[in-house]
Amino acid sequence: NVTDKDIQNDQATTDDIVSYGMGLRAQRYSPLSAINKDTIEEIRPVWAFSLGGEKQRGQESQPMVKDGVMYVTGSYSRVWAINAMTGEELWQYEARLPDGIMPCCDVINRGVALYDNLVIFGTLDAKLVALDKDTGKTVWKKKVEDYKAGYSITAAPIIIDGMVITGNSGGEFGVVGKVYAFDAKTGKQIWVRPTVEGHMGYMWKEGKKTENGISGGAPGETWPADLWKTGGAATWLGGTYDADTGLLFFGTGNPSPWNSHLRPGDNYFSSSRLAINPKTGKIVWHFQTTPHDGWDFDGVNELISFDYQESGKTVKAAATADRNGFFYVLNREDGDFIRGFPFVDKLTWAKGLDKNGRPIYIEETRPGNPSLSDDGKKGAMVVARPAFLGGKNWMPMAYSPDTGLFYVPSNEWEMDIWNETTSYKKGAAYLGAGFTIKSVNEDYIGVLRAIDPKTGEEVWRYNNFAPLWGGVMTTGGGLVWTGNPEGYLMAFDDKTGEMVYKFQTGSGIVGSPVTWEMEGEQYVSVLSGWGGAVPLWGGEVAKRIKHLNQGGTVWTFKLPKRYEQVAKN
Ligand SMILES: O=C(O)c1cc(C(=O)O)c2c(n1)C(=O)C(=O)c1cc(C(=O)O)[nH]c1-2
Ligand SMILES: [Ca+2]
Repeated sequence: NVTDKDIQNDQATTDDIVSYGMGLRAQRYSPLSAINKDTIEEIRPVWAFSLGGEKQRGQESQPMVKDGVMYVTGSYSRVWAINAMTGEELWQYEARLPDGIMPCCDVINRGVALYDNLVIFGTLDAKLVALDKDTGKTVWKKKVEDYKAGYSITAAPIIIDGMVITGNSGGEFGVVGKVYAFDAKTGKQIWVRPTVEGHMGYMWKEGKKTENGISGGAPGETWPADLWKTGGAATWLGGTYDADTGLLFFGTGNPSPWNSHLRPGDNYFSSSRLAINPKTGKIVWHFQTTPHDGWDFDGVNELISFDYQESGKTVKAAATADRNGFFYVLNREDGDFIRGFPFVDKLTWAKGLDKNGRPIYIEETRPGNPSLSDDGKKGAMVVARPAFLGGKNWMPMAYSPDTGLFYVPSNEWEMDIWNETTSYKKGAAYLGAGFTIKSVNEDYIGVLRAIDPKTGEEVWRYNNFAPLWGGVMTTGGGLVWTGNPEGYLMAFDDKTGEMVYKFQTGSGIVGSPVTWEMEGEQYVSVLSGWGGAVPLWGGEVAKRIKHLNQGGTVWTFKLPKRYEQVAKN
Protein backbone atom coordinates (compact mmCIF):
# COMPACT_ATOMS: atom_id res chain seq x y z
CA ASN A 1 0.00 0.00 0.00
CA VAL A 2 1.14 3.55 -0.75
CA THR A 3 1.39 6.05 2.10
CA ASP A 4 1.63 9.84 2.14
CA LYS A 5 5.24 9.40 3.24
CA ASP A 6 6.04 7.19 0.22
CA ILE A 7 4.67 9.92 -2.04
CA GLN A 8 6.44 12.78 -0.23
CA ASN A 9 9.75 10.89 -0.48
CA ASP A 10 9.31 9.66 -4.01
CA GLN A 11 12.15 11.76 -5.42
CA ALA A 12 14.69 10.06 -3.12
CA THR A 13 13.44 6.47 -3.01
CA THR A 14 14.55 4.46 -6.02
CA ASP A 15 12.53 1.27 -5.53
CA ASP A 16 9.18 2.80 -6.46
CA ILE A 17 7.57 5.51 -8.60
CA VAL A 18 4.50 6.74 -6.75
CA SER A 19 3.97 10.28 -8.08
CA TYR A 20 3.51 11.88 -11.47
CA GLY A 21 6.83 13.64 -12.10
CA MET A 22 8.95 11.10 -10.13
CA GLY A 23 8.63 13.31 -7.06
CA LEU A 24 5.91 15.87 -6.37
CA ARG A 25 8.17 18.70 -7.51
CA ALA A 26 8.21 16.87 -10.85
CA GLN A 27 11.93 17.28 -11.49
CA ARG A 28 11.89 13.86 -13.18
CA TYR A 29 15.32 13.08 -11.77
CA SER A 30 16.37 9.72 -10.34
CA PRO A 31 19.66 9.28 -8.49
CA LEU A 32 20.05 5.77 -9.99
CA SER A 33 23.40 5.40 -11.72
CA ALA A 34 23.99 1.74 -12.67
CA ILE A 35 22.87 2.63 -16.18
CA ASN A 36 25.32 5.39 -16.99
CA LYS A 37 27.43 6.82 -19.79
CA ASP A 38 29.76 3.79 -19.67
CA THR A 39 27.21 0.98 -19.34
CA ILE A 40 24.30 2.25 -21.42
CA GLU A 41 25.35 0.55 -24.63
CA GLU A 42 24.69 -2.76 -22.94
CA ILE A 43 21.07 -2.23 -21.89
CA ARG A 44 18.53 -4.65 -23.36
CA PRO A 45 14.76 -4.79 -23.53
CA VAL A 46 13.55 -7.30 -20.94
CA TRP A 47 9.88 -7.23 -21.81
CA ALA A 48 7.34 -5.44 -23.99
CA PHE A 49 3.64 -5.26 -23.18
CA SER A 50 1.02 -4.59 -25.85
CA LEU A 51 -1.89 -2.31 -24.97
CA GLY A 52 -3.78 -4.35 -27.57
CA GLY A 53 -6.77 -3.69 -29.77
CA GLU A 54 -7.25 -1.23 -32.58
CA LYS A 55 -8.25 1.51 -30.15
CA GLN A 56 -4.80 3.05 -30.02
CA ARG A 57 -4.07 6.73 -30.00
CA GLY A 58 -1.44 8.85 -28.24
CA GLN A 59 0.11 6.98 -25.31
CA GLU A 60 1.15 9.85 -23.03
CA SER A 61 1.13 7.88 -19.79
CA GLN A 62 3.91 7.92 -17.21
CA PRO A 63 4.18 4.45 -15.61
CA MET A 64 4.03 4.08 -11.82
CA VAL A 65 5.71 1.23 -9.96
CA LYS A 66 5.05 -0.12 -6.46
CA ASP A 67 5.97 -3.49 -4.92
CA GLY A 68 6.90 -5.02 -8.24
CA VAL A 69 3.72 -3.92 -10.05
CA MET A 70 3.54 -1.33 -12.81
CA TYR A 71 0.39 0.75 -13.40
CA VAL A 72 -0.11 2.45 -16.77
CA THR A 73 -3.00 4.15 -18.52
CA GLY A 74 -3.80 4.06 -22.22
CA SER A 75 -5.92 6.04 -24.67
CA TYR A 76 -9.71 5.79 -24.13
CA SER A 77 -9.34 5.81 -20.32
CA ARG A 78 -7.88 2.35 -19.79
CA VAL A 79 -5.62 1.13 -16.97
CA TRP A 80 -3.35 -1.90 -16.68
CA ALA A 81 -1.51 -3.49 -13.79
CA ILE A 82 1.55 -5.37 -15.04
CA ASN A 83 4.12 -7.56 -13.28
CA ALA A 84 7.14 -5.22 -13.47
CA MET A 85 9.59 -8.12 -13.53
CA THR A 86 8.02 -10.24 -16.26
CA GLY A 87 5.67 -7.95 -18.16
CA GLU A 88 2.66 -10.20 -17.52
CA GLU A 89 -0.76 -8.60 -17.18
CA LEU A 90 -2.32 -8.72 -13.71
CA TRP A 91 -5.54 -6.92 -14.58
CA GLN A 92 -7.05 -4.46 -17.01
CA TYR A 93 -9.77 -1.84 -16.52
CA GLU A 94 -11.68 -0.10 -19.29
CA ALA A 95 -13.95 2.84 -18.49
CA ARG A 96 -17.09 2.61 -20.58
CA LEU A 97 -17.05 6.00 -22.26
CA PRO A 98 -20.20 7.60 -23.64
CA ASP A 99 -20.31 8.53 -27.33
CA GLY A 100 -20.30 12.26 -26.71
CA ILE A 101 -16.88 12.79 -25.10
CA MET A 102 -15.11 15.92 -26.31
CA PRO A 103 -11.36 15.83 -25.80
CA CYS A 104 -9.85 18.65 -27.89
CA CYS A 105 -6.51 17.07 -28.61
CA ASP A 106 -6.73 13.29 -28.90
CA VAL A 107 -8.01 10.57 -26.58
CA ILE A 108 -5.15 10.51 -24.12
CA ASN A 109 -4.37 10.04 -20.45
CA ARG A 110 -1.15 10.91 -18.63
CA GLY A 111 -1.23 8.42 -15.78
CA VAL A 112 -2.62 7.27 -12.44
CA ALA A 113 -2.14 8.32 -8.83
CA LEU A 114 -1.53 5.63 -6.20
CA TYR A 115 -2.81 5.92 -2.63
CA ASP A 116 -3.29 3.28 0.03
CA ASN A 117 -4.73 0.28 -1.86
CA LEU A 118 -6.12 2.48 -4.66
CA VAL A 119 -5.21 3.28 -8.26
CA ILE A 120 -6.90 6.59 -9.10
CA PHE A 121 -7.26 8.17 -12.53
CA GLY A 122 -9.32 10.70 -14.51
CA THR A 123 -11.47 9.79 -17.51
CA LEU A 124 -12.36 11.45 -20.79
CA ASP A 125 -15.94 11.82 -19.56
CA ALA A 126 -14.66 13.91 -16.62
CA LYS A 127 -14.87 11.36 -13.81
CA LEU A 128 -12.37 10.20 -11.22
CA VAL A 129 -12.22 6.45 -10.74
CA ALA A 130 -10.48 4.59 -7.89
CA LEU A 131 -9.63 0.92 -8.48
CA ASP A 132 -8.46 -1.74 -6.06
CA LYS A 133 -4.76 -2.20 -6.80
CA ASP A 134 -4.95 -6.01 -6.54
CA THR A 135 -8.11 -6.70 -8.52
CA GLY A 136 -8.73 -3.66 -10.72
CA LYS A 137 -12.31 -3.51 -9.37
CA THR A 138 -13.94 -0.11 -8.86
CA VAL A 139 -13.85 1.11 -5.24
CA TRP A 140 -15.33 4.56 -5.86
CA LYS A 141 -16.29 6.66 -8.84
CA LYS A 142 -17.00 10.39 -8.83
CA LYS A 143 -18.44 12.64 -11.51
CA VAL A 144 -16.20 15.71 -11.54
CA GLU A 145 -17.91 17.68 -14.34
CA ASP A 146 -20.44 17.38 -17.16
CA TYR A 147 -18.73 15.97 -20.25
CA LYS A 148 -21.65 17.23 -22.36
CA ALA A 149 -20.45 20.78 -21.63
CA GLY A 150 -17.01 19.92 -23.05
CA TYR A 151 -15.26 18.86 -19.85
CA SER A 152 -12.80 15.97 -19.79
CA ILE A 153 -9.80 14.89 -17.71
CA THR A 154 -6.47 13.97 -19.28
CA ALA A 155 -4.12 14.88 -16.40
CA ALA A 156 -2.55 12.44 -13.96
CA PRO A 157 -3.84 13.31 -10.47
CA ILE A 158 -1.44 13.91 -7.56
CA ILE A 159 -1.85 13.07 -3.88
CA ILE A 160 -1.16 15.54 -1.04
CA ASP A 161 -1.91 14.47 2.54
CA GLY A 162 -4.60 12.00 1.61
CA MET A 163 -6.23 14.32 -0.92
CA VAL A 164 -6.38 13.51 -4.62
CA ILE A 165 -5.85 16.72 -6.56
CA THR A 166 -6.56 17.19 -10.24
CA GLY A 167 -7.50 19.67 -12.92
CA ASN A 168 -9.88 19.67 -15.89
CA SER A 169 -9.74 19.99 -19.67
CA GLY A 170 -12.06 21.81 -22.04
CA GLY A 171 -10.55 25.22 -22.78
CA GLU A 172 -11.56 24.88 -26.42
CA PHE A 173 -15.24 24.51 -25.38
CA GLY A 174 -15.64 27.44 -22.97
CA VAL A 175 -15.54 25.42 -19.75
CA VAL A 176 -14.41 26.97 -16.46
CA GLY A 177 -10.96 25.83 -15.34
CA LYS A 178 -10.84 24.46 -11.81
CA VAL A 179 -8.53 22.72 -9.39
CA TYR A 180 -10.25 20.01 -7.32
CA ALA A 181 -9.38 18.23 -4.06
CA PHE A 182 -11.12 15.01 -3.05
CA ASP A 183 -10.63 12.61 -0.16
CA ALA A 184 -8.46 9.95 -1.82
CA LYS A 185 -10.00 7.07 0.13
CA THR A 186 -13.66 7.94 -0.36
CA GLY A 187 -13.87 10.31 -3.33
CA LYS A 188 -15.70 12.90 -1.19
CA GLN A 189 -15.08 16.45 -2.34
CA ILE A 190 -12.96 18.70 -0.06
CA TRP A 191 -12.58 21.92 -2.06
CA VAL A 192 -12.77 23.31 -5.57
CA ARG A 193 -10.95 26.39 -6.82
CA PRO A 194 -12.03 27.99 -10.13
CA THR A 195 -9.21 29.52 -12.15
CA VAL A 196 -11.30 32.19 -13.90
CA GLU A 197 -11.66 35.49 -12.08
CA GLY A 198 -15.05 36.09 -10.54
CA HIS A 199 -16.07 32.49 -9.88
CA MET A 200 -16.78 31.36 -6.32
CA GLY A 201 -14.64 28.67 -4.72
CA TYR A 202 -16.23 26.05 -2.45
CA MET A 203 -15.22 23.93 0.49
CA TRP A 204 -17.03 20.92 1.95
CA LYS A 205 -17.21 20.60 5.71
CA GLU A 206 -18.86 17.49 7.10
CA GLY A 207 -20.55 17.03 3.75
CA LYS A 208 -21.81 20.63 3.64
CA LYS A 209 -20.87 22.86 0.73
CA THR A 210 -19.74 26.31 1.88
CA GLU A 211 -18.48 29.33 -0.03
CA ASN A 212 -14.72 29.71 0.03
CA GLY A 213 -14.07 33.10 -1.55
CA ILE A 214 -14.19 34.42 -5.12
CA SER A 215 -11.14 33.69 -7.30
CA GLY A 216 -9.39 37.01 -7.89
CA GLY A 217 -11.46 40.18 -8.07
CA ALA A 218 -15.10 40.77 -8.82
CA PRO A 219 -16.62 39.16 -11.91
CA GLY A 220 -15.74 41.11 -15.01
CA GLU A 221 -12.78 43.05 -13.64
CA THR A 222 -10.34 41.62 -16.15
CA TRP A 223 -13.07 40.29 -18.47
CA PRO A 224 -15.81 42.16 -20.30
CA ALA A 225 -19.53 41.47 -19.94
CA ASP A 226 -20.39 37.82 -19.38
CA LEU A 227 -17.34 36.27 -21.01
CA TRP A 228 -15.82 35.26 -17.66
CA LYS A 229 -18.69 32.80 -17.24
CA THR A 230 -17.23 30.61 -20.01
CA GLY A 231 -13.64 31.80 -19.67
CA GLY A 232 -11.63 28.60 -20.13
CA ALA A 233 -8.26 28.63 -18.30
CA ALA A 234 -8.49 24.85 -17.99
CA THR A 235 -6.04 23.18 -15.62
CA TRP A 236 -5.59 20.32 -18.03
CA LEU A 237 -2.03 19.28 -17.23
CA GLY A 238 -2.51 18.79 -13.49
CA GLY A 239 -0.16 20.23 -10.90
CA THR A 240 3.06 19.93 -8.95
CA TYR A 241 3.65 20.35 -5.22
CA ASP A 242 6.52 21.73 -3.17
CA ALA A 243 6.59 20.48 0.44
CA ASP A 244 9.14 23.15 1.37
CA THR A 245 6.70 26.03 0.79
CA GLY A 246 3.58 23.88 1.18
CA LEU A 247 2.27 25.14 -2.16
CA LEU A 248 0.50 23.46 -5.03
CA PHE A 249 1.37 24.84 -8.46
CA PHE A 250 -1.05 24.67 -11.38
CA GLY A 251 -0.72 26.10 -14.87
CA THR A 252 -3.86 27.39 -16.54
CA GLY A 253 -4.73 27.16 -20.22
CA ASN A 254 -6.03 29.51 -22.87
CA PRO A 255 -8.87 31.92 -22.22
CA SER A 256 -12.01 31.06 -24.20
CA PRO A 257 -12.59 31.89 -26.97
CA TRP A 258 -9.24 32.27 -28.76
CA ASN A 259 -10.45 35.46 -30.48
CA SER A 260 -9.00 37.99 -28.05
CA HIS A 261 -10.91 40.99 -29.44
CA LEU A 262 -14.06 39.63 -27.80
CA ARG A 263 -12.51 39.85 -24.33
CA PRO A 264 -10.47 43.05 -23.76
CA GLY A 265 -8.51 42.86 -20.48
CA ASP A 266 -5.93 40.56 -18.94
CA ASN A 267 -8.49 37.75 -18.48
CA TYR A 268 -7.35 36.41 -15.11
CA PHE A 269 -6.23 33.72 -14.45
CA SER A 270 -5.87 32.32 -17.96
CA SER A 271 -2.40 31.42 -19.32
CA SER A 272 -0.95 31.73 -15.80
CA ARG A 273 0.75 29.85 -13.00
CA LEU A 274 -1.19 29.68 -9.74
CA ALA A 275 0.13 28.80 -6.29
CA ILE A 276 -2.64 27.29 -4.17
CA ASN A 277 -2.63 26.40 -0.49
CA PRO A 278 -3.81 22.77 -0.49
CA LYS A 279 -5.17 23.08 3.05
CA THR A 280 -7.51 25.95 2.25
CA GLY A 281 -7.96 25.78 -1.53
CA LYS A 282 -7.06 29.49 -1.79
CA ILE A 283 -4.87 31.15 -4.38
CA VAL A 284 -1.65 32.40 -2.72
CA TRP A 285 -0.10 34.05 -5.76
CA HIS A 286 -0.45 34.16 -9.53
CA PHE A 287 1.90 34.87 -12.39
CA GLN A 288 0.38 35.42 -15.81
CA THR A 289 2.68 34.54 -18.72
CA THR A 290 0.40 35.72 -21.54
CA PRO A 291 -2.12 38.35 -20.39
CA HIS A 292 -4.93 38.72 -22.95
CA ASP A 293 -3.73 35.65 -24.84
CA GLY A 294 -4.65 35.87 -28.52
CA TRP A 295 -2.64 32.94 -29.90
CA ASP A 296 -3.73 29.95 -27.76
CA PHE A 297 -0.44 30.16 -25.92
CA ASP A 298 -2.33 28.34 -23.17
CA GLY A 299 0.27 28.58 -20.38
CA VAL A 300 -0.54 25.33 -18.72
CA ASN A 301 3.05 24.13 -18.56
CA GLU A 302 4.43 22.51 -15.42
CA LEU A 303 6.16 24.64 -12.77
CA ILE A 304 9.15 22.78 -11.31
CA SER A 305 10.57 23.77 -7.92
CA PHE A 306 14.35 23.82 -7.53
CA ASP A 307 16.94 25.59 -5.36
CA TYR A 308 20.08 27.30 -6.55
CA GLN A 309 22.90 29.26 -4.99
CA GLU A 310 23.53 32.91 -5.77
CA SER A 311 25.91 35.24 -3.91
CA GLY A 312 26.14 32.68 -1.11
CA LYS A 313 22.38 32.47 -0.68
CA THR A 314 19.87 29.74 -1.52
CA VAL A 315 17.20 30.92 -3.94
CA LYS A 316 13.90 29.07 -3.66
CA ALA A 317 12.99 29.12 -7.29
CA ALA A 318 10.64 27.41 -9.71
CA ALA A 319 10.96 27.23 -13.48
CA THR A 320 8.55 26.81 -16.34
CA ALA A 321 8.96 26.71 -20.12
CA ASP A 322 5.82 28.30 -21.52
CA ARG A 323 4.02 27.51 -24.73
CA ASN A 324 4.56 31.18 -25.64
CA GLY A 325 8.31 30.50 -26.10
CA PHE A 326 9.64 32.16 -22.92
CA PHE A 327 11.35 30.29 -20.08
CA TYR A 328 10.59 31.81 -16.66
CA VAL A 329 12.36 31.55 -13.32
CA LEU A 330 10.10 32.65 -10.44
CA ASN A 331 10.48 32.97 -6.70
CA ARG A 332 8.26 30.08 -5.64
CA GLU A 333 7.42 31.62 -2.27
CA ASP A 334 5.67 34.68 -3.66
CA GLY A 335 5.59 34.29 -7.45
CA ASP A 336 7.96 37.21 -8.06
CA PHE A 337 9.61 37.23 -11.45
CA ILE A 338 13.35 36.55 -11.20
CA ARG A 339 14.22 36.30 -14.87
CA GLY A 340 12.93 35.09 -18.22
CA PHE A 341 14.28 34.53 -21.71
CA PRO A 342 13.16 32.99 -25.00
CA PHE A 343 14.01 29.30 -25.31
CA VAL A 344 13.04 28.90 -28.96
CA ASP A 345 15.03 30.38 -31.85
CA LYS A 346 12.67 33.17 -32.75
CA LEU A 347 9.57 34.80 -31.31
CA THR A 348 7.50 37.17 -33.39
CA TRP A 349 4.75 38.19 -30.99
CA ALA A 350 6.74 39.92 -28.22
CA LYS A 351 9.93 41.98 -28.11
CA GLY A 352 10.84 40.61 -24.71
CA LEU A 353 9.69 40.74 -21.09
CA ASP A 354 9.53 43.83 -18.90
CA LYS A 355 10.97 43.93 -15.38
CA ASN A 356 7.89 42.19 -13.98
CA GLY A 357 7.98 39.48 -16.61
CA ARG A 358 5.07 40.83 -18.61
CA PRO A 359 5.50 40.39 -22.37
CA ILE A 360 6.17 43.49 -24.46
CA TYR A 361 3.73 42.80 -27.30
CA ILE A 362 4.28 43.44 -30.97
CA GLU A 363 0.65 44.27 -31.69
CA GLU A 364 0.93 43.62 -35.43
CA THR A 365 1.28 39.92 -34.72
CA ARG A 366 -2.00 39.74 -32.84
CA PRO A 367 -4.55 38.23 -35.24
CA GLY A 368 -6.90 40.96 -36.49
CA ASN A 369 -10.35 41.85 -35.29
CA PRO A 370 -13.10 40.32 -37.44
CA SER A 371 -15.48 43.18 -36.67
CA LEU A 372 -13.01 45.59 -38.33
CA SER A 373 -12.73 43.50 -41.52
CA ASP A 374 -14.60 44.12 -44.77
CA ASP A 375 -17.03 41.26 -44.33
CA GLY A 376 -17.17 41.58 -40.54
CA LYS A 377 -16.50 37.85 -40.26
CA LYS A 378 -12.84 37.10 -40.73
CA GLY A 379 -10.07 39.26 -39.27
CA ALA A 380 -6.66 39.91 -40.80
CA MET A 381 -4.39 36.88 -40.84
CA VAL A 382 -0.96 37.12 -39.23
CA VAL A 383 2.07 34.87 -39.11
CA ALA A 384 3.07 34.17 -35.51
CA ARG A 385 5.91 32.20 -34.05
CA PRO A 386 5.85 29.95 -32.11
CA ALA A 387 2.75 28.21 -33.43
CA PHE A 388 -0.13 27.62 -31.02
CA LEU A 389 1.10 24.10 -30.28
CA GLY A 390 3.85 25.96 -28.54
CA GLY A 391 7.55 26.40 -28.02
CA LYS A 392 6.75 23.58 -25.63
CA ASN A 393 3.43 21.81 -25.16
CA TRP A 394 2.31 19.34 -22.47
CA MET A 395 5.44 17.16 -22.56
CA PRO A 396 7.26 17.54 -19.28
CA MET A 397 10.82 18.83 -19.07
CA ALA A 398 13.27 17.52 -16.45
CA TYR A 399 15.83 19.06 -14.08
CA SER A 400 19.11 17.56 -12.99
CA PRO A 401 20.49 18.69 -9.63
CA ASP A 402 23.84 17.24 -10.80
CA THR A 403 24.21 19.68 -13.70
CA GLY A 404 21.84 22.43 -12.55
CA LEU A 405 20.29 22.36 -16.03
CA PHE A 406 16.75 21.97 -17.32
CA TYR A 407 16.24 19.66 -20.29
CA VAL A 408 13.40 21.05 -22.37
CA PRO A 409 11.56 19.24 -25.18
CA SER A 410 10.71 22.10 -27.55
CA ASN A 411 9.58 22.76 -31.12
CA GLU A 412 10.35 25.30 -33.84
CA TRP A 413 7.32 26.19 -35.91
CA GLU A 414 5.06 29.05 -36.88
CA MET A 415 1.41 29.50 -37.84
CA ASP A 416 -0.94 31.45 -40.00
CA ILE A 417 -3.71 32.50 -37.62
CA TRP A 418 -6.85 34.59 -38.04
CA ASN A 419 -9.89 35.36 -35.92
CA GLU A 420 -13.50 34.68 -36.75
CA THR A 421 -16.73 35.64 -35.11
CA THR A 422 -18.09 33.16 -32.59
CA SER A 423 -20.49 32.80 -29.70
CA TYR A 424 -20.74 30.32 -26.86
CA LYS A 425 -22.88 27.24 -27.32
CA LYS A 426 -22.81 24.49 -24.71
CA GLY A 427 -20.78 21.53 -25.89
CA ALA A 428 -19.53 23.15 -29.11
CA ALA A 429 -16.04 24.29 -30.06
CA TYR A 430 -15.55 27.91 -28.95
CA LEU A 431 -12.48 29.20 -30.73
CA GLY A 432 -13.32 32.06 -33.05
CA ALA A 433 -10.06 31.39 -34.84
CA GLY A 434 -8.59 29.44 -37.73
CA PHE A 435 -4.98 28.42 -38.22
CA THR A 436 -2.37 26.43 -40.11
CA ILE A 437 0.88 25.30 -38.57
CA LYS A 438 4.03 25.31 -40.70
CA SER A 439 7.56 24.23 -40.04
CA VAL A 440 10.34 26.79 -40.35
CA ASN A 441 13.31 24.51 -41.01
CA GLU A 442 13.66 21.84 -43.68
CA ASP A 443 15.40 19.29 -41.54
CA TYR A 444 13.98 19.60 -38.03
CA ILE A 445 11.09 20.81 -35.86
CA GLY A 446 11.87 19.28 -32.46
CA VAL A 447 14.76 20.54 -30.34
CA LEU A 448 15.80 18.99 -27.03
CA ARG A 449 17.56 21.80 -25.19
CA ALA A 450 19.79 21.87 -22.12
CA ILE A 451 19.10 25.25 -20.54
CA ASP A 452 20.92 26.99 -17.70
CA PRO A 453 18.17 28.62 -15.58
CA LYS A 454 20.66 31.11 -14.09
CA THR A 455 21.79 32.57 -17.41
CA GLY A 456 19.37 31.47 -20.11
CA GLU A 457 22.27 29.89 -21.96
CA GLU A 458 21.45 26.96 -24.25
CA VAL A 459 24.25 24.61 -23.18
CA TRP A 460 23.50 22.03 -25.87
CA ARG A 461 20.75 21.07 -28.27
CA TYR A 462 19.62 18.05 -30.25
CA ASN A 463 17.53 18.68 -33.38
CA ASN A 464 14.82 16.16 -34.32
CA PHE A 465 12.97 15.90 -37.65
CA ALA A 466 9.48 15.42 -36.16
CA PRO A 467 8.10 17.60 -33.34
CA LEU A 468 9.19 16.34 -29.92
CA TRP A 469 6.10 15.30 -27.94
CA GLY A 470 7.43 13.03 -25.16
CA GLY A 471 8.52 13.68 -21.59
CA VAL A 472 12.13 13.89 -20.39
CA MET A 473 13.95 12.20 -17.49
CA THR A 474 17.41 12.76 -15.97
CA THR A 475 19.43 10.31 -13.87
CA GLY A 476 22.39 10.13 -11.53
CA GLY A 477 24.04 8.11 -14.31
CA GLY A 478 24.55 11.41 -16.15
CA LEU A 479 21.87 10.63 -18.72
CA VAL A 480 18.96 12.55 -20.22
CA TRP A 481 16.21 10.32 -21.60
CA THR A 482 13.38 11.05 -24.01
CA GLY A 483 11.66 9.59 -27.04
CA ASN A 484 10.67 10.86 -30.48
CA PRO A 485 7.71 10.38 -32.83
CA GLU A 486 10.00 8.41 -35.15
CA GLY A 487 9.93 5.71 -32.47
CA TYR A 488 13.31 6.00 -30.79
CA LEU A 489 13.90 5.92 -27.08
CA MET A 490 17.04 8.06 -26.79
CA ALA A 491 19.59 8.83 -24.07
CA PHE A 492 21.99 11.77 -24.11
CA ASP A 493 25.07 12.72 -22.12
CA ASP A 494 23.69 15.35 -19.70
CA LYS A 495 26.78 17.58 -20.07
CA THR A 496 27.59 17.37 -23.77
CA GLY A 497 24.32 16.38 -25.45
CA GLU A 498 25.99 13.48 -27.24
CA MET A 499 23.41 10.80 -28.05
CA VAL A 500 24.73 7.70 -26.33
CA TYR A 501 21.84 5.31 -26.97
CA LYS A 502 18.81 4.81 -29.15
CA PHE A 503 16.31 2.01 -29.53
CA GLN A 504 13.45 1.68 -32.02
CA THR A 505 10.18 0.96 -30.19
CA GLY A 506 7.98 0.46 -33.24
CA SER A 507 5.71 3.50 -32.87
CA GLY A 508 6.19 7.12 -31.88
CA ILE A 509 7.02 7.96 -28.27
CA VAL A 510 4.83 10.59 -26.63
CA GLY A 511 5.06 9.11 -23.13
CA SER A 512 7.38 9.96 -20.25
CA PRO A 513 10.24 7.56 -19.39
CA VAL A 514 10.79 6.38 -15.80
CA THR A 515 13.46 4.43 -13.96
CA TRP A 516 13.41 2.37 -10.76
CA GLU A 517 15.28 -0.38 -8.97
CA MET A 518 14.12 -3.94 -8.32
CA GLU A 519 16.20 -6.62 -6.58
CA GLY A 520 19.32 -4.52 -7.00
CA GLU A 521 18.91 -3.86 -10.71
CA GLN A 522 17.99 -0.61 -12.48
CA TYR A 523 15.07 -0.67 -14.92
CA VAL A 524 13.90 1.91 -17.47
CA SER A 525 10.37 1.94 -18.93
CA VAL A 526 8.57 4.02 -21.52
CA LEU A 527 5.31 3.84 -23.46
CA SER A 528 5.39 3.86 -27.25
CA GLY A 529 2.31 4.89 -29.24
CA TRP A 530 2.12 7.87 -31.59
CA GLY A 531 -0.65 10.43 -31.21
CA GLY A 532 -1.59 13.53 -29.25
CA ALA A 533 -2.36 16.92 -30.76
CA VAL A 534 0.17 17.02 -33.60
CA PRO A 535 -1.43 14.54 -36.03
CA LEU A 536 -4.81 16.23 -35.40
CA TRP A 537 -3.90 19.91 -35.42
CA GLY A 538 -0.45 20.01 -36.98
CA GLY A 539 -1.52 21.39 -40.40
CA GLU A 540 1.36 21.19 -42.86
CA VAL A 541 3.54 19.65 -40.18
CA ALA A 542 1.08 16.76 -39.78
CA LYS A 543 1.31 16.11 -43.53
CA ARG A 544 5.07 15.99 -43.31
CA ILE A 545 4.99 13.19 -40.74
CA LYS A 546 1.97 11.29 -42.06
CA HIS A 547 4.06 8.13 -42.40
CA LEU A 548 4.37 7.64 -38.63
CA ASN A 549 2.39 4.64 -37.36
CA GLN A 550 0.22 4.29 -34.28
CA GLY A 551 0.81 1.64 -31.66
CA GLY A 552 0.62 0.93 -27.96
CA THR A 553 3.43 -0.85 -26.16
CA VAL A 554 5.17 -0.56 -22.80
CA TRP A 555 8.92 -1.22 -23.20
CA THR A 556 11.19 -2.11 -20.27
CA PHE A 557 15.00 -2.21 -20.29
CA LYS A 558 17.84 -3.17 -18.00
CA LEU A 559 21.49 -4.17 -18.01
CA PRO A 560 22.50 -7.82 -18.22
CA LYS A 561 23.33 -8.93 -14.66
CA ARG A 562 27.10 -9.06 -15.09
CA TYR A 563 27.25 -5.35 -16.07
CA GLU A 564 25.41 -4.38 -12.95
CA GLN A 565 28.30 -5.98 -11.03
CA VAL A 566 30.93 -4.13 -13.08
CA ALA A 567 29.13 -0.84 -12.47
CA LYS A 568 29.13 -1.42 -8.74
CA ASN A 569 32.86 -2.27 -8.45
O1 LIG B 1 -7.49 23.99 -23.11
C1 LIG B 1 -7.62 22.78 -22.82
O2 LIG B 1 -8.47 22.35 -22.02
C2 LIG B 1 -6.66 21.82 -23.44
C3 LIG B 1 -6.61 20.48 -23.04
C4 LIG B 1 -5.66 19.62 -23.61
C5 LIG B 1 -5.66 18.21 -23.07
O3 LIG B 1 -6.46 17.95 -22.13
O4 LIG B 1 -4.94 17.33 -23.49
C6 LIG B 1 -4.78 20.13 -24.61
C7 LIG B 1 -4.92 21.51 -24.94
N1 LIG B 1 -5.84 22.30 -24.37
C8 LIG B 1 -4.09 22.14 -25.92
O5 LIG B 1 -4.27 23.34 -26.20
C9 LIG B 1 -3.07 21.39 -26.57
O6 LIG B 1 -2.32 21.92 -27.39
C10 LIG B 1 -2.92 20.02 -26.22
C11 LIG B 1 -2.03 19.07 -26.70
C12 LIG B 1 -2.35 17.92 -26.05
C13 LIG B 1 -1.72 16.59 -26.20
O7 LIG B 1 -1.90 15.79 -25.28
O8 LIG B 1 -1.04 16.34 -27.22
N2 LIG B 1 -3.38 18.13 -25.20
C14 LIG B 1 -3.76 19.42 -25.28
CA1 LIG C 1 -6.04 24.65 -25.06
